[in-house]
Amino acid sequence: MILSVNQVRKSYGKTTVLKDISFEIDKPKIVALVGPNGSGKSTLLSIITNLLSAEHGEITILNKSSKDPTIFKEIAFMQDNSVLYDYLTGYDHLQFIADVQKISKQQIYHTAERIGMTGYLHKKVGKYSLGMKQHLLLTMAILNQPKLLILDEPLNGLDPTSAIKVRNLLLALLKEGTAILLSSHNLGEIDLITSNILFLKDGSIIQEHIPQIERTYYQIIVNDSQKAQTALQAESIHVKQINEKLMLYTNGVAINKVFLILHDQNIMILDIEKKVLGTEDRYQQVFGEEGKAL
Ligand SMILES: Nc1ncnc2c1ncn2[C@@H]1O[C@H](COP(=O)(O)OP(=O)(O)OP(=O)(O)O)[C@@H](O)[C@H]1O
Repeated sequence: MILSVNQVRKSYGKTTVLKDISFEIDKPKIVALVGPNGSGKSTLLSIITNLLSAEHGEITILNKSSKDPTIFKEIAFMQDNSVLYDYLTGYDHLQFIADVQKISKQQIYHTAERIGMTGYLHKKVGKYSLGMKQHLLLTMAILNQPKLLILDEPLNGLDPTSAIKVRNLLLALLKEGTAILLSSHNLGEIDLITSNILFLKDGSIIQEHIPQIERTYYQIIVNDSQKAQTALQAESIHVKQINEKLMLYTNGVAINKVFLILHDQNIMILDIEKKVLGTEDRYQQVFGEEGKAL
């Protein structure tokens, strides 16, 4: 087991931000933690990495307690840029971590090159753009080649080219066996790199594992939707009727079979569209008006 979070609770004053949160990451994968501003994502990530303490609950990382100091060689946490010093260079930041963790100079340059920050590695951080700072924070996090990488908003402030770079890097790390838990508001990017999503709502987790195939559905418009719905349901094909439209969630149903049933019933297909249910659609379903306020 890479990460096990069991019944974690945290309150600030009278407000309980996390209510008995439990989830697991059993093998290398990319898991996204999603929720509106103030839903407790950073609090949860800080508790997992032992920067904050929970009032209740237990966390194990690589089968050891998260409080065990030896696990810090195996995990890394990318926080926001408040941990950077303007008067030091990117290289200084990396060298500091390398000295503490006995990482070679060669590994510093190799990691910086993977993110593409060698061009400004020796410039003072005070002169970095937001995207450059994000690159430095990510380089700092992956310098020790962690088995569990925890990233708070890694895509924040990145232009599309930088976001693609970071996305490809995360996928490469995953291939090398790193499990990644990240928080993000960039739902489009999340769709591209992960199928495991944890929605944080009212202090509780709603877990989703949506393989791409199950996200696919057909929107069919027919000349008699009531008759079509009855005919398809008689063949155990689940459809949802919205006005004159039928929503057909494929889940392994061959669309050809649907065509045959409708044809046998003399039902005419006026329009058919294949759609993919994205994280953004699910976000709206889970958070409703709260989500729209973002
Ligand atoms: N030190 C603190 N003292 C009191 N309340 C806090 C403290 N830190 C966070 N909170 C509150 O806890 C809640 C969760 O905050 P947190 O920063 O974890 O949310 P988040 O989901 O990471 O938000 P965002 O998406 O805006 O980064 C918020 O209501 C916040 O105001």
